[in-house]
Amino acid sequence: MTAPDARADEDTESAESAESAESTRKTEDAEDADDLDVEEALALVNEASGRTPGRTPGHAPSAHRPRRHGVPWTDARAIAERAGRNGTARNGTGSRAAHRARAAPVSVPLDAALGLTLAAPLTALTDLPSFDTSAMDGWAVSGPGPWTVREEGVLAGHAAHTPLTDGEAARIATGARVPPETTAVLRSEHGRTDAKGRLHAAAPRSGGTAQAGHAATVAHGQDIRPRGQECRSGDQLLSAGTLVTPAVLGLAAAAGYDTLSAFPRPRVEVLVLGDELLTAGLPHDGLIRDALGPMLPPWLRALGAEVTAVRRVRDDAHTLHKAITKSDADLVVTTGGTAAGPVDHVHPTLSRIGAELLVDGVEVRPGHPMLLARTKENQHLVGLPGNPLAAVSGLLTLAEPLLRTLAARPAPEPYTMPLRDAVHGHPHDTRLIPVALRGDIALPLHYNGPAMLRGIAAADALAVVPPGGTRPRQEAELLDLPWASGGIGVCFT
Ligand SMILES: Nc1nc2c(c(=O)[nH]1)N[C@H]1C(S)=C(S)[C@@H](COP(=O)(O)OP(=O)(O)OC[C@H]3O[C@@H](n4cnc5c(N)ncnc54)[C@H](O)[C@@H]3O)O[C@H]1N2
Ligand code: MOO
Repeated sequence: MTAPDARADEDTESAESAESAESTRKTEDAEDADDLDVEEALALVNEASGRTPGRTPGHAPSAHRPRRHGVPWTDARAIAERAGRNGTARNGTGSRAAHRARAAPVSVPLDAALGLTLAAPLTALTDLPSFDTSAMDGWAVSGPGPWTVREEGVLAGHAAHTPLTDGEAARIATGARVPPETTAVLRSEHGRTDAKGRLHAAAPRSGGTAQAGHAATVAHGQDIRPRGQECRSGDQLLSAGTLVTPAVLGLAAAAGYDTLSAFPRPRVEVLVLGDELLTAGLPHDGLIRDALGPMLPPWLRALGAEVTAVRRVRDDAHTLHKAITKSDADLVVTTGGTAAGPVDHVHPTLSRIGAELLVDGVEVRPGHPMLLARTKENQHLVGLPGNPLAAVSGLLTLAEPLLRTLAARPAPEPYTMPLRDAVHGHPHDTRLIPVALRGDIALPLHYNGPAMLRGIAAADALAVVPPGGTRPRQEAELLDLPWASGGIGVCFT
């Protein structure tokens, strides 16, 4: 990671400054070369100098292609999504048994339902409004004016009053139940009382107060919200599958609900691997701060999960085995240890427990060693690479679709935007690049090396850069970051 890390003290503003195309290309080449294995780096150099015999750019004969690992990025996402929906798992006798990965709906009090998905349609339990209601502060009137004003007024929250008689009015507050026989509500700024205490409707002045001597008519039903105006009891207000937002909570409460039938948040346990990680203070003596422990739990919550625990696990096969096998979470997320280093214990441990590897490596940069396994019935494991941006890539590639399906959340609408600058592509793999959105254009950010977080921390989305890269202004698919769409309140609680 020498090339990307060497750039770590550049000014962030340079991410937005217009560097020359040449210097950008060189830097990105350096980052990419660092990211590639030797075969791939050589292929890239050969492609650039046109020395690969018999090869058309973008159409490499398979025999000449470097050895590939893993599945294409879009396939990986589709596999993760399917894994969360339905699947098969080996049962005790080794044969495969169908099971449902998603938990059954539960009844959840309104104050705990934010961010969940409705498991049943929201059907009104009452008419809304449930009685004829005054829409304004003023007078409930019966028949044409002038009116005699009753002494007793009507406030919101009070029970029914005696019916008005023709020519009678009663002071009324917004939201109060109108007395029987009310024909209209006269707004306070549209009425005036004469010397005998009789109420007249008067045309308002420009300032809003009533204008003496300018009589006005009051239309039948004016400023009354009739019972059932918004819905009748039994009307379907929202369909199953709707995400519970603050507005949905409000509607549910108004419609008479105390609890909602919703899919529970999938329970996720995070295992942070690495003996080199510190949880406080400055890096020293080869030790570095753990960046994933603080980042993953809120991000996972934003993706619909309940994080039950974050455990730090020593680089030791036995400890990892114990941590995985004793977890009863729906999803175990590990960080680090996915590659082939001397203390990379994730693969051997999965193999030891007989886990089914659904995705073992993905053709995406950064993050290609990411993996998805079914560890037991109704439990999956997502192995995120230790490099922080590679971990984000794994989170959005594998954990997002899996959690979305487990939580029964609707899939986000895919969308594209033009990328302002050319983005250098990997020869064969998809690249995920942090971008900032500026109006109708996405600005590729620097500091996008696998070990970096500076780009993603300033980003609104990740751009999906296809193999071969993109030209300036070329459209690219964008993956939203949960907080960029203003979803913090919804997603993080
Ligand atoms: N021989 C190979 N070596 C590597 C390969 C490969 O294909 N062959 N792939 C490289 C790539 S790409 C990645 S990404 C990493 C993946 O490594 P691991 O998942 O095994 O992760 P570690 O080795 O444990 O750590 C990698 C790197 O990330 C730092 N790290 C780990 N956890 C954290 C954390 N919680 N917070 C901050 N930083 C963390 C760790 O210190 C290492 O620097 O493997 C490459 N090697
Ligand atoms: O880039 Mo690793 O991509 O550092 O997966």
